[in-house]
Amino acid sequence: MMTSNSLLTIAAGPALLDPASMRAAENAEIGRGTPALVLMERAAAAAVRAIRMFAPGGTVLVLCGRGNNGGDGYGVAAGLKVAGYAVRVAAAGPATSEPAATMAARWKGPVEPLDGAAPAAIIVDALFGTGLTRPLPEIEQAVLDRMRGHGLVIAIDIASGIDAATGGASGRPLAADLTVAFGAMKLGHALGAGRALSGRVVIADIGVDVADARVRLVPAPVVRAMPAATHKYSRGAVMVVEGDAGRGGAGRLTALAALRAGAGVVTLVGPGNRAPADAIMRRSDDEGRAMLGDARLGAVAIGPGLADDARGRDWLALVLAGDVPVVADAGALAMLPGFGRAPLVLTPHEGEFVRLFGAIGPDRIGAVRAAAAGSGAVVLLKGAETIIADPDGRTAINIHAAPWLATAGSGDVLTGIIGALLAQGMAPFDAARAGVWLHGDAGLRGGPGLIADDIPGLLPAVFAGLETGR
Ligand SMILES: NC(=O)C1=CN([C@@H]2O[C@H](COP(=O)(O)OP(=O)(O)OC[C@H]3O[C@@H](n4cnc5c(N)ncnc54)[C@H](OP(=O)(O)O)[C@@H]3O)[C@@H](O)[C@H]2O)[C@@H](O)CC1
Ligand SMILES: [K+]
Repeated sequence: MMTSNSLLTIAAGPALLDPASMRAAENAEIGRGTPALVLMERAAAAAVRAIRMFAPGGTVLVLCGRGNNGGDGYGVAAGLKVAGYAVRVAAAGPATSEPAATMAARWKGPVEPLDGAAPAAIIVDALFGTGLTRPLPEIEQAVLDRMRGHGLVIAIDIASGIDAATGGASGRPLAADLTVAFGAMKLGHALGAGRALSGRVVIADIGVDVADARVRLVPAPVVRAMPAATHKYSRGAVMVVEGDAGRGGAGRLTALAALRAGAGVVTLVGPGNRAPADAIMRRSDDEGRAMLGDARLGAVAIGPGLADDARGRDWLALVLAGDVPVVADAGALAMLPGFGRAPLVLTPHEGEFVRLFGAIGPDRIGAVRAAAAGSGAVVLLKGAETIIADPDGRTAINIHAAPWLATAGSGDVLTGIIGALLAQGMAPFDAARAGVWLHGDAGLRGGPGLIADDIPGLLPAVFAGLETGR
């Protein structure tokens, strides 16, 4: 493999916690001597700062639950009042935890019952946070329904009714315009219904250490300034094993995407007769096999258009037994013989994943992690939220994407992008994460009407939009 000459670098990304890990992190901080009340005060102060930036001034109704989320709510009410807002509080009942009761006692204004509370210009939803354990009760649901469409909605930690572990909605949560998440984003902000219902998410640092988080959001990659002495092989050489004649379109898309994603040299190997660009070389299967021994080869992309026949199986066995990194998709996934030595990225959609690894079940993240640990490959499960897991347990979720990426050939393009990044020496987990982010960004730029053939052409604009680092 070539040493890293990658155009991009990618950070670990923001932590995504489930409620249990969040509670553990919070308890660790309490164990280090920070009282729970202090954490709640920090949370409330951070929410007040965020609200003042987002909605400077106006009438406010704070809906407080009985747990700690409600405790944050009382703190927000008091803080906004000091800042000059006209604040009302409506509560589900007396606070049940000590810090929440202390916060409630600091609110000197009246407390209205939830039923009957009239909306305000700014509605602060502090009914339930990460402690939601069952469906929304009727009275809470009714007040949320009454608020809908009447004001700017600020969710405290997470919109009430969203399961912070899964993003699933119980009942009808009130969609937030802004969510102030404490300590870290929760999985529920990124997954399922929770993603849209969270609106814009601001992460408030309340002094809880989440550095150990194993699940993270895919961040935007950063472009490295390329050394002036760059030559084409140092920018990465990708071999795309094409499908049979007549099914070559998919491989051509993969090759074009690899070239646009920054590979210096792209070779299409197979029986086809047309390269998608003059810059792409074309070689026979025999010539391709000889190339596998060339130390300059950085990655192999295999699968798009590949038929389940002797040629396909031979190619797959050959590249998996080598030590050049491989990205395998589509046809390659249907006939994977097992896992060889080559560093490997697998990019299944749901159907391919199920055929390879078995049923997914409700814990999608767990399923992808188990697949990666069991196979030794980086596994990237494509979907509205793409989940990427490394065999070592690191897991990432990409939500930087657009629905119009669900179009024929889009996966072939992703394969090419990841191939290019692998060829530049990026580690498989990083290549997969950066690749899916770039692909998603191209989709967002393309908008409705996007077809897969457009995506490679959008990549220069995607790169131009990235921050430049060292
Ligand atoms: N993490 C951090 O560092 C910090 C977190 N902070 C804040 O704490 C929040 C978590 O607080 P929390 O654990 O008290 O839970 P919360 O969401 O208020 O629920 C209240 C209680 O209601 C109950 N209950 C559940 N579902 C129900 C239902 N459908 N209908 C009726 N009842 C239901 C359930 O009790 P149960 O009856 O199940 O025993 C639950 O305990 C978090 O989101 C953040 O805002 C910050 O203050 C400080 C730093
Ligand atoms: K809430």
